[in-house]
Amino acid sequence: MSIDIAFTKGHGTGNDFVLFSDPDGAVVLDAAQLAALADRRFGIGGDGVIRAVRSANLPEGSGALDEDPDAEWFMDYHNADGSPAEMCGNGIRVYGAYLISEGLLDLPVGETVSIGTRGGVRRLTRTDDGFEVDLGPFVVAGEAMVAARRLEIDRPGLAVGVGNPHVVVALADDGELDALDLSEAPVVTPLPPDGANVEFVVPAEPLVAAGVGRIRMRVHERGSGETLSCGTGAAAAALATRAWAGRGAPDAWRVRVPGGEVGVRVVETPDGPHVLLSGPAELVFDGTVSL
Ligand SMILES: N[C@@H](CCC[C@H](N)C(=O)O)C(=O)O
Repeated sequence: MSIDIAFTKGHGTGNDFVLFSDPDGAVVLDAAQLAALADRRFGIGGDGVIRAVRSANLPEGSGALDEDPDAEWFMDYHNADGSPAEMCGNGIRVYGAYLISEGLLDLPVGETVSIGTRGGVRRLTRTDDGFEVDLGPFVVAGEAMVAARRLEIDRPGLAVGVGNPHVVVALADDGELDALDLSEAPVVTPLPPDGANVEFVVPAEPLVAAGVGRIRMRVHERGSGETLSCGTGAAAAALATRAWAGRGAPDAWRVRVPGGEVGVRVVETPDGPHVLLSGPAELVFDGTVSL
């Protein structure tokens, strides 16, 4: 039996998603069906698939509601290969735009909503030119060696957790970053138990201008391959560079990715430092697909 799904295609700095609405949690797709939606040749195409479901209507949602009873909506995120992920920083902004356009959420500019994710509840604020999401507390700790195609020698990477796992590698210059071949996954040793998204970064010259740190980044995403942008990856890359820069490093960062630019900032909160990510969210077209 086939099912028809009404979808919207959206992106945040070129990190693109297939979004569909299933408030009651009635449409549970398996990994092969999710991968078929994300397939760029045989499906709609996307780096990930996002199902809009009420937290009350999926098993993982009860934890979100325990954490924050206002987290009515859950971002059910899967990578392009159909694997679930804890969080998606670009995806949650596009998700906010999608909920608003579907009439499922009323969020005037300047207001904030709680969204359930597998990585915990995230607070999403609508801004004049997009959204800012509080990615919460972060962990910058742990080393690994990273090998990638066209990187002559293996490089040390720094593990960063922002709800999902990342390993960040500093490269020498733009030439080295541009030459990388990320058509195959970088090899991370030791690989964190849940795998890793891998970011390669190069500082701008100068690194800090007007109090804002600036870096360029390319990313290979767990479950999706090389993408034009990764929001949690941009946050991880800024946090790693901030740690490498040491005392006096800025709290505000601009991260250039192949698909555009996002903002990252670190703020003190009553439960310790949090990292926030800001950027655009675009909805591109709607359609219906039969699975
Ligand atoms: N592109 C996302 C991250 C998506 C999940 C990631 N591939 C993972 O498996 O952790 C972002 O913008 O953060």
